[in-house]
Amino acid sequence: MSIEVKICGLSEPATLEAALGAGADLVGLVSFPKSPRHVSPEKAAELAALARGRARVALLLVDASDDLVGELVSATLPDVLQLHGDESPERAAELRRIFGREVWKAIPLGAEADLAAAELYWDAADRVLFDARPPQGAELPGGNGLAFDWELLANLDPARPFVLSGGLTPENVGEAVRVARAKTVDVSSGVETVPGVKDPERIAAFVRAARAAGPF
Ligand SMILES: O=C(O)c1ccccc1NCC(=O)[C@H](O)[C@H](O)COP(=O)(O)O
Repeated sequence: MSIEVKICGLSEPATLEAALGAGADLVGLVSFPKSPRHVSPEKAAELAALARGRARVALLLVDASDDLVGELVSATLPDVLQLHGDESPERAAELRRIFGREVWKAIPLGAEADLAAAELYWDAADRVLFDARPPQGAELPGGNGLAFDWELLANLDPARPFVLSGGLTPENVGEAVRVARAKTVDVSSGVETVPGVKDPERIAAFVRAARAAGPF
C-alpha cells in the first residue's frame, strides 16, 4: 500500500490544483482565524468544490462550535473533521455522530508520556494525528513546522490508524515514514515558501518523497 499524503492549509485554487496534480490523497482547509492559512466558509466551499472527486477534503477545526461546524460542513461537504484543539473524546464522538464524518484527533507529542492521551481517542475518533507539541504560548495549535522525535512512535501498535504530522518536509519525510512506520503523512509549513504560501514544487517533491518511502 502506498503512503497516503495530506497537504494541509491550502487557501488558493492554484496551489490546491498543484496538490491535486501532485497526487495528494487529502487536502486540508483550515478554519482558524489566527492562522495564515485560514479560509472563510465561502473560500472553503470554493476550494472543496475543486477537490471533490479528486481528493478527500479535511476540515481543520479548533474547539469549534456546532454552529460553525454545521456551517462549514454544509459549505464544504468534507470527508474528515480534523480536531486540533482541546476537544475531549466525548466531543470527538459527538461531532462524528452529529455530522457523520470521519473524525481525526490531533495529539500534541513532546515526550513519551504524551502518548497516553492518544489511548483516549482510538474509539472516539477514526484516526489520531500525531503532531509536535507547540511551545508554551504559541499562537497556533498546529502548522508550526515543528517535528517531534519519530522514535516515540516506533513501538506503537501498527494496527493503530495514525497520521504522522509536524515539521515534515520533502527532505525528511522518507526517514520519518521509516522510523515511525507511518502509513499516512501530513504537511503544511514544509511545503511553503513563507507561512501560508504553498509552493507547488515543494508540494510535488513532498508527495514524490513520501511515495518513495513506502511501503515498508
Ligand atoms: O496549519 C495551520 O495553520 C493550523 C492552524 C490551527 C490548527 C491546525 C493547523 N494545522 C493543522 C495541520 O494538520 C498541519 O498540517 C499540522 O499541524 C502540521 O503542520 P506543519 O508542522 O506546519 O507541517
